[in-house]
Amino acid sequence: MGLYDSQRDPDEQRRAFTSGEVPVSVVGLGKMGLPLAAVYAETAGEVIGVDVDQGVVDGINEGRSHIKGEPGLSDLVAEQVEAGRLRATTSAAEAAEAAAVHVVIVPTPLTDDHEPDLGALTAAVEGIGEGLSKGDLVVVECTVPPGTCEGRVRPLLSSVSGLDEDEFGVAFCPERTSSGRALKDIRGAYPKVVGGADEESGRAAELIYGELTSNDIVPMADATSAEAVKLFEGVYRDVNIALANELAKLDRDLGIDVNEAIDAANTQPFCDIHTPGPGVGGHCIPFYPYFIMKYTETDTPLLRTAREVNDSMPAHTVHLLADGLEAMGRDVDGSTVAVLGITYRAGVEETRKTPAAGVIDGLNARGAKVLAADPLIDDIESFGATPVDAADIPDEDVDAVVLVTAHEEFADIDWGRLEDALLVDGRGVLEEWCGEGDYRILTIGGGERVSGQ
Ligand SMILES: NC(=O)C1=CN([C@@H]2O[C@H](COP(=O)(O)OP(=O)(O)OC[C@H]3O[C@@H](n4cnc5c(N)ncnc54)[C@H](O)[C@@H]3O)[C@@H](O)[C@H]2O)C=CC1
Ligand SMILES: CC(=O)N[C@@H]1[C@@H](OP(=O)(O)OP(=O)(O)OC[C@H]2O[C@@H](n3ccc(=O)[nH]c3=O)[C@H](O)[C@@H]2O)O[C@H](C(=O)O)[C@@H](O)[C@@H]1O
Repeated sequence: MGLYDSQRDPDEQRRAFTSGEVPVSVVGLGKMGLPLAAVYAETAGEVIGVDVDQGVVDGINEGRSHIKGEPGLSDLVAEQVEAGRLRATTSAAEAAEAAAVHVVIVPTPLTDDHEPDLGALTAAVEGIGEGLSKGDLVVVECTVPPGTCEGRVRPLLSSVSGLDEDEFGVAFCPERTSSGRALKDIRGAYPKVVGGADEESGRAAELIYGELTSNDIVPMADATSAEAVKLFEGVYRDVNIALANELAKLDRDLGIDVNEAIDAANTQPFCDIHTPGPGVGGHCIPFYPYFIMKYTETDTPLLRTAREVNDSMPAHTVHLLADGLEAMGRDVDGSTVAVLGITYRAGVEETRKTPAAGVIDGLNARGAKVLAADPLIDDIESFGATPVDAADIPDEDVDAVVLVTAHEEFADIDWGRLEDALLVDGRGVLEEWCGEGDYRILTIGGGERVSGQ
């Protein structure tokens, strides 16, 4: 039964949706898509997941989750597959034919020249169009440039399906989820923003998410407004991290520990300066500013500058390390440096735009021998470093260690055996991890202060 139908009784629609009479397809079964599909299955009763990766599909059909570090997800996937409420296929057409609600959450990355790459979205939407029926609703959850749903998705669905644009619904309902807490977020950690390409699309989407989330719905005037909300959240974060990073670079000019000053500044509610670090990675925050910059005529110098500041942090981190070694009478050229962390964020198996890449490149360029450890990544060589188990680093006679990503496993390193090494702490955790001892710890923003002594 299609929900895009203002003549139907909403209560009857809700009953149908939550009793398996409105099959849902979820296209894209990755870090966000699989948790989303599992919660849809838990709520709606019949979900067909679609992914281009046969291994992903096979694993799910065997009741297994391929996503690491998501509390509760493995059990929920196993439970929903066992109950026959969730299955997966590589056939977009099969899923589109069966479903009345089609959810898209495929990657929307950037090309090398910072153009939004909507290739996966276009392929997914074409697949849905092949099986779209009158009364169906298409929900886009992956982040897209403003105007995509109304200007690209809806016309494409119409041309592929042969339906008029007012015979089916399109809504943008952004995924406001963080890896590591996906189920909690999807089920209602935050209000759910919903924007319909037309009024009936918005109504139908609100009805669905009213069942999925325990939190409020935030209805927007249209899909483009909802697309903008998601991007505004992301660029707010990128700009504020850039502010923290720019202030961190003033530590020696000011002769202070900038992190201490940021913490103090944030003790009043009008200030929320984020945390300085070795860079901003992932396929979200560093990408979203370009979804605005490339799609608006008006110049956006703040967004552009924030990207430049954040992208300068890997080099700044290497500069700190080289200076620190020099102060110890050592030269980074010919030194052995261990890089801790390849992924962009702790606990998340994602390396797109990771700051670690820039740190490793910078160290190699300065003639260092670079080792690297990451509990989630196997192919460390491709980043230009020699893989090493974190536990073995004290045996490697390293001159320096630089922490880029604070995977909790690194806390178990025998830090007591690294008192002769320079420790560059990109994430402000080493004083706690090292405890008492005679360490040389430099932090980003910490100035000349060499803590741990
Ligand atoms: N990862 C995050 O923290 C968040 C991501 N998002 C949005 O969600 C999107 C997806 O993110 P993730 O799930 O992290 O990506 P991911 O890379 O973990 O998973 C994407 C999945 O989509 C599949 N796929 C690619 N092209 C496809 C196609 N044409 N048809 C079907 N499946 C296809 C891939 O095989 C993969 O399994 C992002 O691009 C972003 O816009 C939104 C909020 C949070
Ligand atoms: C506004 C917001 O908080 N967005 C979240 C963000 O999650 P994401 O997984 O990208 O992680 P993140 O915490 O933003 O970190 C991104 C990058 O920025 C770095 N980072 C983060 C915060 C900070 O104060 N300093 C800093 O250097 C992180 O180390 C990482 O390399 O982006 C997600 C997304 O939109 O994909 C979104 O759903 C999440 O809620």
